[in-house]
Amino acid sequence: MSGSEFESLEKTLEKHIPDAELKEVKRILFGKETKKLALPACAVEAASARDFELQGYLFEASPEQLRPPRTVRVGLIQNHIVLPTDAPVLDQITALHKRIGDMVDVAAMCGVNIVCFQEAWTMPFAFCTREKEPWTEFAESAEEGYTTQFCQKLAKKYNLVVITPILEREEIHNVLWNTAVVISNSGSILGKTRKNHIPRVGDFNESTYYMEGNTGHRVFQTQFGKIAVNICYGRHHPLNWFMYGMNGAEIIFNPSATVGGLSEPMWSIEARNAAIANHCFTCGINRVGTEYFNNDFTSGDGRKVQGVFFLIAHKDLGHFYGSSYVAAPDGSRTPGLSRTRDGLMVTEMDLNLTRQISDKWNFKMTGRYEEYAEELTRATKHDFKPNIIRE
Ligand SMILES: NC(=O)NCCC(=O)O
Repeated sequence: MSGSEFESLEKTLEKHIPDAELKEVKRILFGKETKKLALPACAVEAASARDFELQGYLFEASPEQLRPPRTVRVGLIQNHIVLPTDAPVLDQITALHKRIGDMVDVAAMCGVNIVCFQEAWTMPFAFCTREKEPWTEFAESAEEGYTTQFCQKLAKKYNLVVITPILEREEIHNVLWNTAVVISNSGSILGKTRKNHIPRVGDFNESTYYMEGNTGHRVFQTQFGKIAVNICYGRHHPLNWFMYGMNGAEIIFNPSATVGGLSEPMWSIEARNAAIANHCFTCGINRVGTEYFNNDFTSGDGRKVQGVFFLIAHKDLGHFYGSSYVAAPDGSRTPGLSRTRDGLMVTEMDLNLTRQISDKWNFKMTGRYEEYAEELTRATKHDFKPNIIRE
C-alpha cells in the first residue's frame, strides 16, 4: 500500500484492534478520550455534498466557582490545491478562494469562532522548485491583497476570526515573507505574524523565497481568546512554541505543509508536546495530496539508486499527509483528519483548562527561566566553554 492510499492511523487501529483493548490502546496513545461533538445535520450534509471530511470533538474543563467556562470553537481546514500547478496564477488563487469559501461556510454552520487555513494556502507548495517564476507572483500584500480582502469578507459575514497564512509581498521594500494574517471577527485586520524559522531540509528550499520573520512571538487578543501562529517548520523549535506561551497564548496554531517521507513520525508528537509543555491548546494543520510541477527539480540528497549516487530529478515533493489535529494542555488530543481527503476539524474547547492544568503541573512556576536565560546567553557567545567536568 502506498503512503497516499493509507487513510489514517486511527481508522487502521479501529479496524484491527479488538474492542476490549482498543480503549486502552487509545488512552495510552492519545490520552484522555476526547468526546465527539454533535454537529448540525445541515453541516454534515453540506460537507458530504462538497466532498470533504467533517469531524467534531470536545475538550472540557472542570467547572469553577469564580469563572464561567470560556468555550470556543476552532475550525482547522486542510485541502488539496484545486487546479494544476501550470494553470494561470489568478485562476489558481480564485479556485482556492472558492474551495475555502465553501468549507468556511460549513465551519460557520458548526458555530466556529476561529478558523485557520494551511500554510501558503493560496498556492501550490512550489518552493521545492527554486524557480522564481511564476511562484513569486502568488505573493500578495498582507494588508490589501485579494486574499486578505476575501478573508475580511468571510470574517465579517460569519462573525469569525480568520487566520490566513499567505506568501506576503511587503511592497514598500519589496521583500517576501511567509506570513499569517489574523483577521478579527469584525472584518478588520488585527495584525500579521511572520514565519520565524525557515527550513533547509530535503526539498523544502524556502530560504530561496523569503526571509526569517521579524515580528517576534506576537499573541493576538481576540474576542475568543489569545491566539498565536507558529508557522510550519517552527514546530521543530521548542523555544518558538515556548515564547508564544510566555506571551500568553492560549491557542497556538501551526499551519503547515509537510510530506510523509520527511516528517510524519514527528507530526503527532511535536504540537502535542508543545501543548503539554506550555499549558495551552495547539492546532496542527497540514495540506493534502501530491502536487506536480512541470520542471524537474532535485533535493541535492545524493540518493543511491542501483549502486550509483544520483541527484534524482523529480516533479513532486511527495505526499502531503493532512492529519490535522488539536492537542490539549492535559496531553489529550483529537484523532487526525484523513491523510488523503480535504477536511474540516471542528473542536470545542474550554480555555479554562489551560490555567487548570498549569495549576496542576506548575511548569511555569518550576521552569527556572532566569537560570536558563543566563546559561543560554553564555552558550550563544562565540567563545562559549561548555560546562563539562573532567577527571
Ligand atoms: N513548510 C515547511 O516549513 N516545511 C518544512 C518541512 C517540515 O517542517 O516538516
